[in-house]
Amino acid sequence: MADATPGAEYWTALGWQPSTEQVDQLATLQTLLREWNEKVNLTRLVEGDDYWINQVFDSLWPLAHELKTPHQPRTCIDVGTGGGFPGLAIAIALPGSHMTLLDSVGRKTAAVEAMASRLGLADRVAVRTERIETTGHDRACRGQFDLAMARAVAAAPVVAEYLVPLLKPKGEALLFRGQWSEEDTTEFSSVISPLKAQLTGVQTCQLPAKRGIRHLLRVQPIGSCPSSYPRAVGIPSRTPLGS
Ligand SMILES: C[S@@+](CC[C@H](N)C(=O)[O-])C[C@H]1O[C@@H](n2cnc3c(N)ncnc32)[C@H](O)[C@@H]1O
Repeated sequence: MADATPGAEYWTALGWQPSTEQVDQLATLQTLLREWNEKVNLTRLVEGDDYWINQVFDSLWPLAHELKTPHQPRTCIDVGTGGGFPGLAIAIALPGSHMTLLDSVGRKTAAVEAMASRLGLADRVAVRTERIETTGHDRACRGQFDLAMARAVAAAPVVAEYLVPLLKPKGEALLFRGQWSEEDTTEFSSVISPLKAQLTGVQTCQLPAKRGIRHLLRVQPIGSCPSSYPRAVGIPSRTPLGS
């Protein structure tokens, strides 16, 4: 059984009015996560506010702009999706989107693929089991996405190297961060210049119920990302840009 779904004030805080079907899908996702968590260690954030705030709200607040045009066709990729966040929540909230969920751990992608199928999303959710450093050089993915995103995967310069090569010329990388400072902004802006990309915005959100501050970095290409990026598997995290 899923918990009670959140009240109207929750959706108002998010600035999004989901359909009944979308609320049902999010509640079903919670049930599926519980089931899969017994077989695969996906996430500990499954119950009550841990789920509705730290998973669902935290996945969707950065998409406030996109949630206004949910049926617009968009190609999206969630890199290091783990148990399916933010990607599955966004696939539910943006019915016009095609979402690729990527993780290098096969047990996780198998669970995420099964959950997407049970949610009726199989026709617009693709799953890849791969290191992103490899995906970034695959012609089927390089330069193909309107939105490339990652939450809790690596330090910001590492994530930028993972995401920028995947973007269309007018695409956008969404880097979900916890703490972030003005000093970080200055440093990060110069660190990503070799990728031919620029930081176009930093947004801040206080999660409901005082569950902490979150930041979102928006990064856009200013030219064609050099073919040397992403560097070989393991190099971006061992020797992050700017180190
Ligand atoms: C801490 S989990 C975060 C999962 C999810 N994004 C979330 O916020 O709950 C990080 C995930 O990123 C994946 N990951 C890390 N580096 C990766 C890489 N280079 N390529 C593919 N997946 C990677 C890990 O396997 C792991 O599942």
